[in-house]
Amino acid sequence: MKHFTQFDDKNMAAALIEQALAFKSNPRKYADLGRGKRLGLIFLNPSLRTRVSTQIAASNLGIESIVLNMDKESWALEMQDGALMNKHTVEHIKDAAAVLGSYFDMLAIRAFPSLTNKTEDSDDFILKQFIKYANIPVVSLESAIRHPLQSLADMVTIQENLRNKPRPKVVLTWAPHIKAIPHAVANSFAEWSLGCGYDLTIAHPEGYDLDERFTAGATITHDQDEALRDADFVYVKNWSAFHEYGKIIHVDQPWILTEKKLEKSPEAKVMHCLPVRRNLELSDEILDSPRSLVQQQAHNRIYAAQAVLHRIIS
Ligand SMILES: NCCC[C@H](NC(=O)CCC(=O)O)C(=O)O
Ligand SMILES: NC(=O)OP(=O)(O)O
Repeated sequence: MKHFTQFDDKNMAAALIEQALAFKSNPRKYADLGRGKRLGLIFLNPSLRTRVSTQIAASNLGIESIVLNMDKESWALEMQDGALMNKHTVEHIKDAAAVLGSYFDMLAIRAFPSLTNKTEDSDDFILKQFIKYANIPVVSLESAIRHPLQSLADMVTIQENLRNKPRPKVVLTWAPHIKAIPHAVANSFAEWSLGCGYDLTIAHPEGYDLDERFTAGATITHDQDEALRDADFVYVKNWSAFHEYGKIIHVDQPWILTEKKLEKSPEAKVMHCLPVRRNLELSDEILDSPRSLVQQQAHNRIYAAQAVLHRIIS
């Protein structure tokens, strides 16, 4: 594996899930494999889980990791090729990425979307500029359109809770929020769930259709109650509008997921990538109940990252 930026194929996903589960039971199995290798973790946006779990994953493999909070601690980057740099940007991505590429064996990058430039965001422009100029393997820590390490951890978590159902009913349900939120987690969750062969239903209010590149093959509905019926896994997530790009069409509070809505699905497990806005997206009652898999998902981020780093250095 060279880069890890998206779902590849079902066999690769199955191999990564199996490796992540193996690392979960024996995190130090390849403790010396990465000796002498260096990973750069580049953040253009905030993070708790991704930052720490990826560093732990690297440490478990003997890889040294160095974090650069580029948004706060480095020069303002110019992303456009050929730009006349006479405004606020100080350093071109061409120079910065090439320097980082010479310092590290692998780079991992978080670059959220602008939510204003649909063309650039949809093309994953910033991630691609890093890949183009760094010339070393790149891992996505959440790009404009995907969050593959999150989705891999989510697939590991589903696998651990399958209860002998080879094709569970998985529901991705939109939740209210007060800010314009990226599509990456929802896109990737759809991409990986469909890629792994799960029965995926996506429920959202009118106007919140996701990019069809990620949702083709899913059942899509505006009826949340109908979607939740007989669900095995319910993934709760807000996203801003995609077609009316980056807009909050309405903060539709009735879409909050509550215990009452899951009355008829006693077995349903609830997932969220975190951070979660309690009692806006999801009720305390659910988050603090045995239905909630959110802590298991967050913990599995370590082993998902470890499986990916292991494959890159092997
Ligand atoms: N990496 C996990 C989620 C990151 C981001 N959430 C956020 O920006 C939440 C911000 C807030 O709640 O104010 C998202 O949903 O894509
Ligand atoms: N789920 C997730 O990616 O969390 P962070 O944004 O805190 O890294």
